[in-house]
Amino acid sequence: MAAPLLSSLCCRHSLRHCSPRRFARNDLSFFRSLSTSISSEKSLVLSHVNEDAGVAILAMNRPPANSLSLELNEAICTSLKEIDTNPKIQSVILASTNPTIFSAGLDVTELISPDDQRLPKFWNSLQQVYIDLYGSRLAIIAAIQGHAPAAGCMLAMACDYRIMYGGGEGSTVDGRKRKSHIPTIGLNETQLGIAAPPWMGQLLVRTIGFRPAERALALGTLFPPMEALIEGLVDDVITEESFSPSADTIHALEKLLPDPIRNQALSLVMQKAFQEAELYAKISPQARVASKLVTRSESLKDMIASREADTEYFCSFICQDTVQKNLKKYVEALKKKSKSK
Ligand SMILES: CCCCC/C=C\C/C=C\C/C=C/C(=O)SCCNC(=O)CCNC(=O)[C@H](O)C(C)(C)COP(=O)(O)OP(=O)(O)OC[C@H]1O[C@@H](n2cnc3c(N)ncnc32)[C@H](O)[C@@H]1OP(=O)(O)O
Repeated sequence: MAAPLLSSLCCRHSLRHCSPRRFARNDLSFFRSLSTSISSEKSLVLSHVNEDAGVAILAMNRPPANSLSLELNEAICTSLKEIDTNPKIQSVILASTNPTIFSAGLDVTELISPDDQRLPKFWNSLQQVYIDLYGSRLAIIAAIQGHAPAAGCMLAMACDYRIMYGGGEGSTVDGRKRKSHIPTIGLNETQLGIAAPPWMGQLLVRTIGFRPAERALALGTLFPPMEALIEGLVDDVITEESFSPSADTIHALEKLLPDPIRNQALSLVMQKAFQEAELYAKISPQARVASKLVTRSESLKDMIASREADTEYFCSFICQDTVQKNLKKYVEALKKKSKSK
């Protein structure tokens, strides 16, 4: 019943790729391409697989803030596509190499005095990230160790399960002691003088419900971890007191994480994300994907149908004088804050 709908979704590596034929294929080119994608620390994403567990990692790696540029968006899609081709993999952990920032949302410099050829490409690449994550046959677990505002929150909402670091004085994020870090998450676009696009706003509505989403969108609320949990924006909040992993989990994580972020095997969020990813990987893929379709296919179809109009609206909206003025002010304040540290 699901197949015709899936093929109409026209995304390159979406839920439709769960056919038994696909799973049976042994695609060796996958391993070659994956090993190149993890070979350089300069890659915009780092990815790696643990086939025994059926779990992959995709870690955003664009310092300083994993803000989403055209190139990072494309790298996320490419990496997800590579992982998708491996029939042994059922779950992916979406993470960040930065222990205090998951993703700072759109790279705001893409929005200021934009190039009119690049701007629509940029927006298309963001739409594609959403389609590829939300419509993936893979179960995607967001390991949110740090801030996730705006499009950073969208990335997390497009996953299947969200685990957030609870923060707190003296807690460890990546195994080292550090001073208090309390991440926040939410669609804060109105704080920048812009509005979340309809598909992103609707994603919040589907995640936390109509009235809470209406208020959070209007105010541009960024939720600290416990509030995000209460609202249903994240599924789990991890603190030192709440979770102790097994030695097996840490060992399996060490096998999964690529070199530059192997120390994240000590992160409790990553450990919990791995356990959750294993849980999803054990479910029959056909059944799991069919259940995902029940909740996601209609909204994905609608989004894809309005994609071009969404791009046109976004480009003309961003180029308005008042919007440009607001964005410039916002970036100046951001830079000033960063310099004053
Ligand atoms: C119906 C209408 C439809 C029309 C649709 C139109 C428009 C909507 C468009 C899209 C929706 C999505 C929008 C977005 O995603 S906009 C981006 C929103 N993001 C933010 O507001 C976050 C901004 N950043 C921060 O608040 C903080 O950086 C942080 C994430 C909380 C982390 O704080 P921390 O103190 O740890 O770091 P710094 O602030 O010092 O930052 C480090 C470094 O990174 C740079 N930076 C941070 N965020 C961004 C960013 N989003 N883009 C580019 N650069 C960023 C920051 O300037 C610092 O750099 P520096 O060189 O100064 O050190």
